[in-house]
Amino acid sequence: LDNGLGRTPPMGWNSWERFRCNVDCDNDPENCIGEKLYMQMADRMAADGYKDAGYEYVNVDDCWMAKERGPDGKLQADPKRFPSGMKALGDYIHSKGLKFGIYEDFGTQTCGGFPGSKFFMETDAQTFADWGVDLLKLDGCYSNIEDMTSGYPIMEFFLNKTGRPILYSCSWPAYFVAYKKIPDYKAIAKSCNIWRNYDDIQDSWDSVTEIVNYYAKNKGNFFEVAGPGSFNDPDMLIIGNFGLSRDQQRAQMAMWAIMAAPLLMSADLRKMDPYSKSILLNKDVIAINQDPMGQPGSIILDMNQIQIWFRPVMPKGSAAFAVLYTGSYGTPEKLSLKCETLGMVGPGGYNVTEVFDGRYVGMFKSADNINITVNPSGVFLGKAVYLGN
Ligand SMILES: OC[C@@H]1[C@H](O)[C@H](O)[C@@H](O)CN1C(=S)Nc1ccc(F)cc1
Repeated sequence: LDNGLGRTPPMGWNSWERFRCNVDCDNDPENCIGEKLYMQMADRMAADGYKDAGYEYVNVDDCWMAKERGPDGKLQADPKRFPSGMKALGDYIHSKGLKFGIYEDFGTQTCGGFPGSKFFMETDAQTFADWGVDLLKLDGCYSNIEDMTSGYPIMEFFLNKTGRPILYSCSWPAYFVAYKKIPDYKAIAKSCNIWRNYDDIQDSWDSVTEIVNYYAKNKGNFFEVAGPGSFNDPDMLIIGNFGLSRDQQRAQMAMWAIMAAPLLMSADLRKMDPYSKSILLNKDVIAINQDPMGQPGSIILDMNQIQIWFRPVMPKGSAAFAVLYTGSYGTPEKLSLKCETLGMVGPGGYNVTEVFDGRYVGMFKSADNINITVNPSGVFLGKAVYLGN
């Protein structure tokens, strides 16, 4: 969507994967969906280096609303859990130099059963603008997918009409895919800044590999339509939660960098393991994700359980490449790969560095072999700076 936003994949935090629809603030006040949670996450992002690293959106997800709309038909926050109201929450988030994201659903209800936007899209768009919202995630539960083809662009029209720049996150294609239909990615990229293509991420390595394998297929060529202002969204980062090993956390960060995916953390920033935090704050991996060309990577070799992905990045002719080993045959794989197999096909040489450890590997020509060791359910993420220009 050409609205000046999302020129690189958005970065920030979203409550859903880690905090879900926990509305029990009486018995679980520290973890329930309420203003305190988002204010504390905003505090952490500003104080612990996340904002400095580029993470700027604080996104409320499902279950923030009161069960009913107000008498004026306007959406209202649950008065017990968000006593100050959403405008005050937005103001607080803005006071930390961060951006405020919110969630609604295109249908009659949100997936969590709260009021949907159907028949209220103009009102809701204006309400969000009045609250100072900077991002809207529009989900697709309880709706007819036929209505989405016109409906998602209509909401984009109403958001634009408010005059407030609001990054538009669409779940539109994920619902087409769920109903075994091929989405019109050109139309989606025209109306949305980011779009969810596939099922929700869960807190497991299986979920991460299922999503990566889906993106490897790239059915309907959704990578081809992506670029500055329009990115594929493989869902949130689960780094820092319960389900991934150290190597698996590196692997998700590497693959989201190669795929030019939004970097939306969904972990408890109040209790971050230092290793997880070091992955999320790794500036070299973030630089790959935020590359100004905004060209998503793609899989260039798929041999059983070893996937090789390649993403062109600056400086001109350079690349990031990932060797992903999804197997669990307990010992590291030692590979000797021809550099041209890794996409390094330029006549000039390349300086190769392993990104996570910042280890310089050497200078290589395309006909050279490079020795790479990759751990089970792990990744080797390389940066190849082209020397040929
Ligand atoms: O309720 C909201 C929740 C999150 O926003 C996800 O990111 C969205 O993709 C949708 N969503 C959920 S749980 N969706 C959903 C997932 C499985 C299902 F059987 C029915 C609905």
